[in-house]
Parts: sequence; structure tokens; C-alpha cells
Amino acid sequence: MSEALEKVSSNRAFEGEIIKYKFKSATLGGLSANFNLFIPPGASPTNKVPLLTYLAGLTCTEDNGAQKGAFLGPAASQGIAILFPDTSPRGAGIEGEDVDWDFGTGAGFYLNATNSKYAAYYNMYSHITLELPQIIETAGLPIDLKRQSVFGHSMGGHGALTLYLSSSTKQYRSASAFSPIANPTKCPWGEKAFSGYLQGGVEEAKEKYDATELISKSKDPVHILIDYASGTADNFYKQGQLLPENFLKAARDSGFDEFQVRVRSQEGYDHSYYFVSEKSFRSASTIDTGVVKISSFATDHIHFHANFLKA
Ligand SMILES: N[C@@H](CCC(=O)N[C@@H](CSC=O)C(=O)NCC(=O)O)C(=O)O
Repeated sequence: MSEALEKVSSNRAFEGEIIKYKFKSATLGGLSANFNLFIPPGASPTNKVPLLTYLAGLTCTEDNGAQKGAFLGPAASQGIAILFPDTSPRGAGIEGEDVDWDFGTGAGFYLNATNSKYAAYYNMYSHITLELPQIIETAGLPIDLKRQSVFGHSMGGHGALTLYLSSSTKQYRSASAFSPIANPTKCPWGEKAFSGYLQGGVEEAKEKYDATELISKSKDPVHILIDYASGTADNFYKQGQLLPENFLKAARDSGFDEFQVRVRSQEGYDHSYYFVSEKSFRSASTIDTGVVKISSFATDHIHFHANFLKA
């Protein structure tokens, strides 16, 4: 059983509130875990709001998306709360967990470890799908947990897609991702993570933690949006760490059309949060010529989820 929440800080933002909490996490071996929660204006016990969970990438904490993602303004306008979890347990003290930036601390890969070396601490899958919603419920926060969706960036995009596609309880109504690691059993980051965290390595990961494998077996209708930077500016795309084309091909081969799985290639952007929080003037479809209005990719994704969270 996880212990009670402690409020670390609270800031007014977009007429709502962004709050940092910490608590002792049972899924993360009893370690102290942080998360940020944005609560939009107007949320109250009699007006509970839907929850969108944002999963960040390698080396990030619960702060990267909250501070750099440009999500809070559009979430405030849409009346959607955003949960920003951390990306791994912190301070487990496992030998080797702080050697590389793409494995261990800051690189939990949104899975439940089965290798006994990591299994007591590295359980980000349960932390996000079960423990954090339970903590929010127990604390009486004004969130309607029957309406949840999930999105993320890079490793967090992998997390968003796999949590969405693997959930037998259909916990999330929609998923979206910025530059996700879309076929991790076929890229160096994924191979390294799965070989380390999972007793059965990459083979074990195919069942539950690879979005391309999961979409190829999906039968139910899905609601997925992906934006990725397709040019030479995204080093990780160039290195073959992301492989969004594999995901797109598997989705189309399985019969999902562009209304169910929309994958948009965006030229010229790199892998940073400038991609997430900006949209170029070249994207004519988002320019309302009456009142010049340019939305960011972040806004697009919030609006995408609002379609399902507010239905
Ligand atoms: N330290 C690394 C670069 C790490 C990096 O770029 N992390 C990305 C996510 S990559 C995939 O999950 C990130 O989101 N960084 C945080 C940020 O605020 O930009 C290196 O040395 O290359």
C-alpha cells in the first residue's frame, strides 16, 4: 500500500494550478516518487475533469513536460488535467543503474522488470497505470478516472503507445506521441533496455512492450496520433532508434486507416521540446486566415485527446 501524498509545491498556471507531489511508492520499491499534476480552472469535487497522462523521454523527470511541453494552456482551455510522472525510480542503489543515460535512472522504459536485479524497483508500468490513479483517487482530487488518455515523447511515446495498446481494461481512450520509439525490439535503445530489465529479454518484450508488435495484433478500434521529425535534424531518428515507419506499416497491414492511426511526418524539426511546443508557419492547415491563429503540436495533441475525453 502506498503512503499518503505530500504536497511539495504549487503554482498558479493558466488560471489553474500545477502541483508537485511526492509519496513513498510501493511499485517503486518504497522509494520516494514525485509527480506533477496540472488541474485546470473550474475543476471541483462536483465537476471532476478527465485525465491525460504525459510520459517523458530518456533523462527526463516529471518536470520536463510540465515546464517545456506547452501543454498547460490548451489543457486549461479544454478543462483537462495532466499528470506528469517521473521516468524511473530514483535511488534504488542497484549496481550499474547510473552508468548510462539510456538505461537505469531516468530510463525506466514504462515496463515492469522481470529480471530479479531490477524487479523490486523498476515497475513504471504499474506505477503509472495503477498506483498513480489510485493515489489520485484516495487523495480526493477532482479527477474523473473513468476518462483517461495518454501521450508522450520519445521513450515516453513508446510508453504511451504500449500502455494504450496493451491495456486489457481499456484504461485509456486515446494515445498520442511525439517522435516515439515505435518499434523498440528492433532498435538499440530498446534492445538494451529489454535485455537488462526483462528476464526473457527482447522476446519477452514483444508481447507487451513493443507498439509495432502490439498494433499488428490489435483487433479493437483505436485512436492514435503520432508526429515525428523525419528529416536529418533528429539524430535519434537518423540512427534508427524510432522507426515510426514500421509502426505505420504494421497499422495499415492490420487494417487501421488514417482515421484510427494518424502518423504525420514533420520535416526540419529535431528531437527536442522545440518540436513538441512549436508548429511552423509552413503548416498551412492550422492557420486560420481570418484571425491569424497558429497552434502548436502540443495544442494539436491536447485537442486530439479532448475529442475522446469529452465525448
Ligand atoms: N543526454 C543525451 C540526450 C538525451 C535526450 O535527448 N533526451 C530526450 C529524450 S530522448 C528519448 O527518450 C529529452 O527529452 N531530453 C530532455 C529535454 O528536456 O530535452 C545525449 O547525450 O545525447
